[in-house]
Amino acid sequence: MSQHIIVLEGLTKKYGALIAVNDLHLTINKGEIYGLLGPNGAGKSTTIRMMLGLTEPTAGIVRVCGIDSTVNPIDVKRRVGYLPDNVGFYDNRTGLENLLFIARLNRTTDAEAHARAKELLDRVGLADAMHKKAGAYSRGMRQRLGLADVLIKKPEVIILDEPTLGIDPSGVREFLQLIVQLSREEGLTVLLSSHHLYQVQQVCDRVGIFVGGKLLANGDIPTLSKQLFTGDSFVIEAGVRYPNPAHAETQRMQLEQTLRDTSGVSSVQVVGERFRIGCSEDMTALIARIIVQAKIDLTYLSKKEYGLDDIYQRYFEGGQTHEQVA
Ligand SMILES: Nc1ncnc2c1ncn2[C@@H]1O[C@H](COP(=O)(O)OP(=O)(O)OP(=O)(O)O)[C@@H](O)[C@H]1O
Repeated sequence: MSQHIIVLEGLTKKYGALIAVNDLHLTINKGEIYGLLGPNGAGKSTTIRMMLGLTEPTAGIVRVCGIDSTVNPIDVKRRVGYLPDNVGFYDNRTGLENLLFIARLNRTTDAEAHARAKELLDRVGLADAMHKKAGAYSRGMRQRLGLADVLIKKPEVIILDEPTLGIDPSGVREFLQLIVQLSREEGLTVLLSSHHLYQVQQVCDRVGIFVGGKLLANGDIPTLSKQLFTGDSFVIEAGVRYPNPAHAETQRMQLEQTLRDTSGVSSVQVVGERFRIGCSEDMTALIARIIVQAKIDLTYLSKKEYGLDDIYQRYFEGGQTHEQVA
């Protein structure tokens, strides 16, 4: 089977005059953790709904596990687990009872259902809470039960919509670790839709940035960072002090010129006693040496690497409105 487990070609969805998803081309590889990022209304849910066969595309192709989701939505649903942002359970039943109920819907025998449910509750860290009523579960526990629920049918792909919403930081960390572990150990493909850039950055192999129904960027974070901040992948900030105030201006100008002439430096900005130096690679050590050799005191040095928040921010500068059908 192809390594491309999700394939979208020219996928488009129009709601009247609004183009909710606009000519989307994307492939996701088997075993990959892919982050779908974008503000409210960017088209993420509509794309997920088309992948699951819940909404028919206006144009284009959507294939999941080699199956056309539009033509065979039931087959796709058998192979794909979907965890919505707020999964519903029977609150007056225990975690185990909730899972058994789902397992039976999937036409497994009682013995199989019990074994699978217990194994999964253990897997998601709910072994000790399996006899507790789901209504008494915390938000984090509910999401973990939701994950067990999604995994019960042994999917090849899981789609998680804002899975960490409302979970406390340690719960988030555990949940994300679990996702990575499951993906790596079982070759599970994960599609994670989220607004939480830091979380996406921590776990996703690649990300797609959606704005106004269009996929504006797609790749791993170092690649996106290189594309957007050409020649400026690192910014090093240096705090300086001039030992002799009478020579401060001359020393400042000389240092600025030396830095500009240094190979690998693409920009130098000076604000008061701070130098902001853009470079194509990590030049922290060399910059420290240059400043000290110029007989200028170095008061601090900090290195900033562009992260997903900078990348995301940069895409928003381009505007975010949906196109309208003419
Ligand atoms: N059934 C519908 N009828 C009309 N317009 C819709 C419908 N569903 C979605 N839209 C519109 O399509 C656009 C994309 O919505 P979508 O829900 O896919 O965005 P999203 O990125 O998932 O946002 P969120 O993060 O808020 O879930 C929005 O402008 C939305 O109002």
